[in-house]
Amino acid sequence: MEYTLKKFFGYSTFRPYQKEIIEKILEGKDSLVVMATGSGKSLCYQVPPLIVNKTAVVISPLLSLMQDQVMALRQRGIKADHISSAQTDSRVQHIAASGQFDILYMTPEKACSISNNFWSNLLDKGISLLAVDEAHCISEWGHDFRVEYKQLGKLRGILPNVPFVGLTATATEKVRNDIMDSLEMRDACVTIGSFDRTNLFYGVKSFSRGVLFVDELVGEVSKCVATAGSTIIYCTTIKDVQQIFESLLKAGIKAGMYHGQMGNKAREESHRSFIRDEFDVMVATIAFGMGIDKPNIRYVIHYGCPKSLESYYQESGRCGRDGIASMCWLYYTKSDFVKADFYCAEASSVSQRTAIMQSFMAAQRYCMLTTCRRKFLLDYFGEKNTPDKCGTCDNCTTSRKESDMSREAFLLISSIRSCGNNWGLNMPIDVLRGSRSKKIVNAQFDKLPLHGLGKELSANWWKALGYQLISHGYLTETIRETFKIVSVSPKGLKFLSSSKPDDQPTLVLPVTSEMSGDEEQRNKFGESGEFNGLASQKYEGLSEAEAQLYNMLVEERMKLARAVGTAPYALCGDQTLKKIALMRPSTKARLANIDGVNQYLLTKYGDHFIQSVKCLSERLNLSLDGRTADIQPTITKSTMHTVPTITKSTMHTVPKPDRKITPAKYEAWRMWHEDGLSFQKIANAPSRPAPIQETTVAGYVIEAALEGYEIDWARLLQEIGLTCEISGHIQTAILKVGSKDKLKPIKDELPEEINYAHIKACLAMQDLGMSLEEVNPPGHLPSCRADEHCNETSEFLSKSSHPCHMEGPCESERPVGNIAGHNFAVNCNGPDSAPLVYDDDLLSLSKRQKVNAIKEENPLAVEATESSLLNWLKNYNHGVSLSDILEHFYGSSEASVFELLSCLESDFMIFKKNNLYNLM
Ligand SMILES: Nc1ncnc2c1ncn2[C@@H]1O[C@H](COP(=O)(O)OP(=O)(O)OP(=O)(O)O)[C@@H](O)[C@H]1O
Repeated sequence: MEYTLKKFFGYSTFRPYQKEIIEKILEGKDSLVVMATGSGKSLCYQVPPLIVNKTAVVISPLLSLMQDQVMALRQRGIKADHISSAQTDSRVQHIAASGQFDILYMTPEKACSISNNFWSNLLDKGISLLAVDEAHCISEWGHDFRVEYKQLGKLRGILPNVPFVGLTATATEKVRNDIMDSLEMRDACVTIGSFDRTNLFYGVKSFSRGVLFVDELVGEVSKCVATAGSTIIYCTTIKDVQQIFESLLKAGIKAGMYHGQMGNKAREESHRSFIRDEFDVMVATIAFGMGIDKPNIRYVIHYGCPKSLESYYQESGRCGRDGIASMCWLYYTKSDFVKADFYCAEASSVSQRTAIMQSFMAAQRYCMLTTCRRKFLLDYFGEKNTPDKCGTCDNCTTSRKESDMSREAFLLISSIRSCGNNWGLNMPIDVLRGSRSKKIVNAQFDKLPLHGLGKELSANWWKALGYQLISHGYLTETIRETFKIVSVSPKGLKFLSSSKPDDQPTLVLPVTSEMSGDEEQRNKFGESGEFNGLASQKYEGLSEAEAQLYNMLVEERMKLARAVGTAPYALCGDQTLKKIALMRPSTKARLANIDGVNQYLLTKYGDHFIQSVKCLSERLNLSLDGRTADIQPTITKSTMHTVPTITKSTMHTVPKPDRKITPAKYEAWRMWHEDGLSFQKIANAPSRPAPIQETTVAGYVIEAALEGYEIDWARLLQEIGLTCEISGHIQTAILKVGSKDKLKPIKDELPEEINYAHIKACLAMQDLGMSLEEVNPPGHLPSCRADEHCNETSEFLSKSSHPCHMEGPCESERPVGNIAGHNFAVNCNGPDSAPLVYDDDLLSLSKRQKVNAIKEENPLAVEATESSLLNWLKNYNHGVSLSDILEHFYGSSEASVFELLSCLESDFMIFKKNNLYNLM
């Protein structure tokens, strides 16, 4: 499975649940997958057909979605196509029936209307699964019910033994059951992941419609475009789409639009241009949304309250799909809230109407919320035990003025109860404000004692309080037939029973902008400086020259994508390019090692990328095979369903080195000083193309300290095991040599176990005017004799007793150590005379015995060839270290073995994990 993942998708690890879901599908089980937007559900149906070599049929609701997926899959070397009314190639259906596609997309209409003959031909060849993407469209209780989806159940009879897989990001329990029933799933394996998109910032503001606001919006979007990346602006009407689109164009922003009144061709064109990075902003109605998988969308704006909370989650889910911190802002006006009837017009049954009203009400509550927005979203989707504050929504990050509103809450709750818990918010508020409308007089509410007691406050003020009381659980909002009803909840009744007309328990609530009437505050953008965060993260972890290289690679990718007629992200993502800019691979093997590089990219465009990297790096004076690519936006936080999701820590910025040290040294210093990793861990970091000596890492950190980088000397001395005795020996040796310009003569005077890191540390401390006692006060200073200290100090000293090269250039510049980036260092006598020294690190005794046994059986020199090496590797399930390989194939030169390993790695025939070479 991992081989397939790397080969076709370029990823080295599965995301949570993916592997388990794939395993169940391969076992032939039906599966229902409910996981967050952008969590990688598609991979669950894309991997099985590649493993069993049988077509997967995928039902997808939108043509544009299918076309995007087919385009991206083809760039991964996967045979994919679609059958729909838009398919112009008449041969596709015939080819599909003969089982030649790995993945075949179909619209639901086509799947239900295509001949039984087609299915029986395809069944003969073998169908690995039938996936129904966006499966919530099956349910009338879903937010996006599609009649065509309802027919899909009949496929069960045609494909009785094919595993059915339903996938969606938005399904309540009711919808989940509906999906399983409709697809006639049997004993389905249900996987429910967390809905939390932790890399997304959520914010809401109310606004007043007008040119002024649109101008501000345009100004804000232009900031995002200039600094961070793509933006989508969702509007609720076509008129809004056109107005904002025109304003963006006037401001010189490259924008496109997408709505239902555009012709098919114009929409397709617009969609294609956006995903191909030809323009930066897409202004659209919700017709544009579901399934869009452009990974680098940094900003999703909703201009108007969305029609449901589910569609808000879907649409905002287009943001930050590469896991990088991104923002979702929603702007609403009160007038948005009266659109319920408009949305309900789509309903064909009472239950559907109720479902639409409920989702719309939830969206309104989301707008008016003063508590954590993420919690509200997660609670809505049924996630349990969600924290009260997420720290990455506007309500958690901005402090609002608060005030004791106990008297007003008492009045409103009492009024709702006195009116019989039978109305929306308007009636009880009108009563409080002293209205004598016909309705009020007829119901005799003007006789209530609280009639007119709240007339000094505006209706909007009371409504804002009403929404707060709903979100704090004092009031409950429900739908009766098609009307919204607000009633007093048990919590509200408890509040009333502990209150008297002139004395209520304190109830402190935030003063919202509706309450303070602070229009200006309401309309202001970017208060929390979110854009600065987005801008700084784009180049996070890159030096200035590397950032330039990254931009040039983005351009190169764009040119390449244009030449082959695809979207740039389909070739490789921005994160992968960033890693290429950091690592600057000089060989295909090194390029293959980078996360996100798949075999198709490597074989088709690998040479092109390597050439570009070499050329551009030279222009920018950057060394090749530089830093390790450790900028992965990965998975850190687990939530209730134990789905770890994507980190939000990407907002932090890595301090840039202000003094000149090589990238390798800076990286070593950063990992040791900032990440707190040991020299051993840094030397063997999995992200490193090849391990390096621990002493080399220690040397880098010491050199960084000499350049003024802050380090914890006590920790360093402890880790390298520099004792008083060792220091004494070194001082004596320096005196004897009479100079400290060269390290080797000093080392020659010292016992074997005193290494270059010890000498470097002593000399650096001298240069910096520090003493051992100062760093480690007496009592804390290791003081054993040099010949005894190995047990007491660290493994480091005993392991690093190999002679190492500390005087030469940095790791990336070493002439021989660079060949295939493997685990050796050159003896101090110089590269010519030097035997290579290998780490025996991960070699277990039993494995070594096995190697020796094989060697004894084969006393003749064994030469490494592609097939002999692959055959030999078959003996070892857990991989073999480089030293083992060289030991076994002693009939071949080291250089030729390196070369061979590089080629096999590039061809994805072997892979390296934890310094061990494994057969794929
Ligand atoms: N194991 C993985 N490692 C890294 N990236 C992955 C992995 N699996 C999927 N991805 C990437 O994550 C992104 C989102 O995946 P995908 O389109 O499958 O999401 P989804 O769950 O279907 O979302 P939605 O419901 O919003 O359509 C894609 O760009 C995909 O390539």
